[in-house]
Amino acid sequence: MKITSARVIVTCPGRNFVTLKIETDQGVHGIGDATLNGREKAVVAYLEDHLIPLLIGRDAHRIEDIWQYLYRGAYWRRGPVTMAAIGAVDTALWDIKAKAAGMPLYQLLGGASRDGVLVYGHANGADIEQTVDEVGRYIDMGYRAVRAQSGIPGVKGAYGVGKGGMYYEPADSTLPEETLWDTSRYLQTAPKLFERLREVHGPDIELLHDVHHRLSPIEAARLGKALEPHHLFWMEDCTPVENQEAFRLVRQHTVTPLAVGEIFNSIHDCRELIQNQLIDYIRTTVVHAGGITQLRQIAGLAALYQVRTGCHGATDLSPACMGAALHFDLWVPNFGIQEYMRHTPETDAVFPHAYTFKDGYLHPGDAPGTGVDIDESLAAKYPYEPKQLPIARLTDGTLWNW
Ligand SMILES: O=C(O)[C@@H](O)[C@@H](O)[C@H](O)[C@H](O)CO
Ligand SMILES: [Mg+2]
Repeated sequence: MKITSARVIVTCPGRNFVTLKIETDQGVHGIGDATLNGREKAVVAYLEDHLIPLLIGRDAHRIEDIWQYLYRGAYWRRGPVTMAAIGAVDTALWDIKAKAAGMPLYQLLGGASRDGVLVYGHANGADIEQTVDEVGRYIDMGYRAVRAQSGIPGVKGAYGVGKGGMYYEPADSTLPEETLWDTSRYLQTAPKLFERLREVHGPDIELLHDVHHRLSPIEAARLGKALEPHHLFWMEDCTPVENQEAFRLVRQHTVTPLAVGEIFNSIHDCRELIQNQLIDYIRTTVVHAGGITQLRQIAGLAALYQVRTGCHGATDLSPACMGAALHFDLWVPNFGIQEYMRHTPETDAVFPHAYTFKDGYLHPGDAPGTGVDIDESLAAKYPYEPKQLPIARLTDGTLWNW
């Protein structure tokens, strides 16, 4: 089955998405997400200028060989732009292979290991009480796991707090919005939030929290200890991950489970944390980690150390990524949880999909392939809009980790 064409579709139904569509001489096509939030055009150029010319005429069935060809062939390995581009090609090829086989992708991967994919939603509020109410709203919608982020007194634009409504979109201005960060106030607020959440919602709901890379290792250890009585499902990205030894320090002090890896793009980024058992959940996802082909290897490595998967699923990853991730999640033996921030109705319309939510679980559906497509004429109605992620500064103006 020969690849006859491949093209990149950029659309902004509320936020930017980059999608690769690959077509074959047998009339079967596949799509893959290539979105890198705030740096979308870099991946577009990588695909259009450097990868697509290499794909035309190749056998679409040779997924592994094409992956190696694009990865090794670049000479310049890894990095978010390269791996998002490879991830899009890989996802589109798995979509094609599964469609050609007449099977949902999870069947090709080895079949379902569970009945549904446990997901967590995002609840946030301007203060603790509003966040507590929001978590209640998610519980009412059927969620069994909820991430909770609350505004912090005196902190403008605290991470994870939306500007109203269900859809939290941090990349919403042409130039990066300047937000404030105050570690001391955050460390006072976060444990109180979870204490209150347990008081109001009881012990059964799974609660998660994202620190978003903002604490030093010893501060992260302190927060992990303070959160222990409230038994979180996980504490995410508690300190920047460039220095992976830092997680040893955190680990020595707390039994709060740790999740890391949404910004990783290769198995090599994950290796030390997994092999040294410094984390409990690995967050790499389909688009940013080079597609299903590499994600399978990461999960295999993680399984040896009882590390479970917890794929990134923020709204900057398109439904094409979510669909592929759900097939992976339904199959992967060491599944933990899947992040699920709902897309807006406009985005859902651009990407018709077979996945469905019920009682706290998503199911990828049984349509052949990933079950996600792109409506190109609708996509064309939403042209690209330059948007960047915010930055954070400390109260004295020092640039911090957003
Ligand atoms: O866990 C998460 O979902 C976040 O860390 C993301 O929302 C992250 O901020 C965005 O993906 C950045 O584009
Ligand atoms: Mg995160």
